[in-house]
Amino acid sequence: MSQLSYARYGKDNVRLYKVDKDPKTGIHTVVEQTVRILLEGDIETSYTKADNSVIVATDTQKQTTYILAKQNPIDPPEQFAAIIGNHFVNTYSHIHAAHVKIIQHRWTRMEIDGKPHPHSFYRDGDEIRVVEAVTREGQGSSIRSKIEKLLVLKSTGSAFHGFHRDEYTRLPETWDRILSTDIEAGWQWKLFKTLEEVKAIDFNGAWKAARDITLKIFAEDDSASVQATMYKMANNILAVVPQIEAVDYALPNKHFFEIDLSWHKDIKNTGKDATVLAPQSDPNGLIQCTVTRKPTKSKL
Ligand SMILES: O=c1[nH]c(=O)c2[nH]c(=O)[nH]c2[nH]1
Repeated sequence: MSQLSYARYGKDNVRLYKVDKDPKTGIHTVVEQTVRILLEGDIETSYTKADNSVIVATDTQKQTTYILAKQNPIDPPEQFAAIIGNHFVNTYSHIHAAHVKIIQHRWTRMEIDGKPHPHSFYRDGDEIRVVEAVTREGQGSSIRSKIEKLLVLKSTGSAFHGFHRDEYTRLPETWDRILSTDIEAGWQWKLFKTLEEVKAIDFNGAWKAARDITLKIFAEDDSASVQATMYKMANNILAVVPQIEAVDYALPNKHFFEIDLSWHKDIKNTGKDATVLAPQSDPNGLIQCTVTRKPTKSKL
């Protein structure tokens, strides 16, 4: 005999666009998102007994997303994810949890003749802002925010030496190398018991702070390793946003290989003379960490 051990279902890839038009200034602000909703609850019989009466149709979930987007701000995405999650948990007594993922795509305002344009935007890269929210009946919303696909490179200011060596080691030490990575940075918020608690948070300010810190430390740190640099980034974010409980990074180390061109007229292109290099697609290093606050010591 078998049993249903876990189930959730919902609508994925709901594409959403919202424009806010300021009637006074004529300035438009646009947001584009891709939304995923997955519901959990007393839905076993829909799988085991073909009982569709417990199914809030995935089409209903899509229509609800549009209606909630009309009735509420969809930016910041953290708040909109909690609004969606609360709606499903509060509206249907047999739905006990809602997992909502929102990907926010970039639409950056154009500057024309040095002035911000009121209604024209461009996609300035593949970078996305991601939110993963889980709202549970009677508990509140657990929210994780992320930056993904932010591709960066520095042409110096990175070293890697002093690492463990043994008979398997071939990598030479270096005091000056290229550092390039596709930034994936996440931060877990404290548990929000109510939607009001969610609405009190400056999520956009935190996203900007996390992004600014990540880029500033990437650029300015005299990097000893990806590990040491990412730890500094995480520490800094925890220091400036008190409602964040944990920061995590996953950074691929995208390698650039030197090319020895000495076979051709003794061209010097290695070590400090290396200016033409070969970017590698794979394999790549992958360095991950999660940084949390130390528990405060009791004064007793
Ligand atoms: O910053 C680095 N961390 C490593 O763990 C590692 N391993 C490696 O081969 N190169 C690097 N670089």
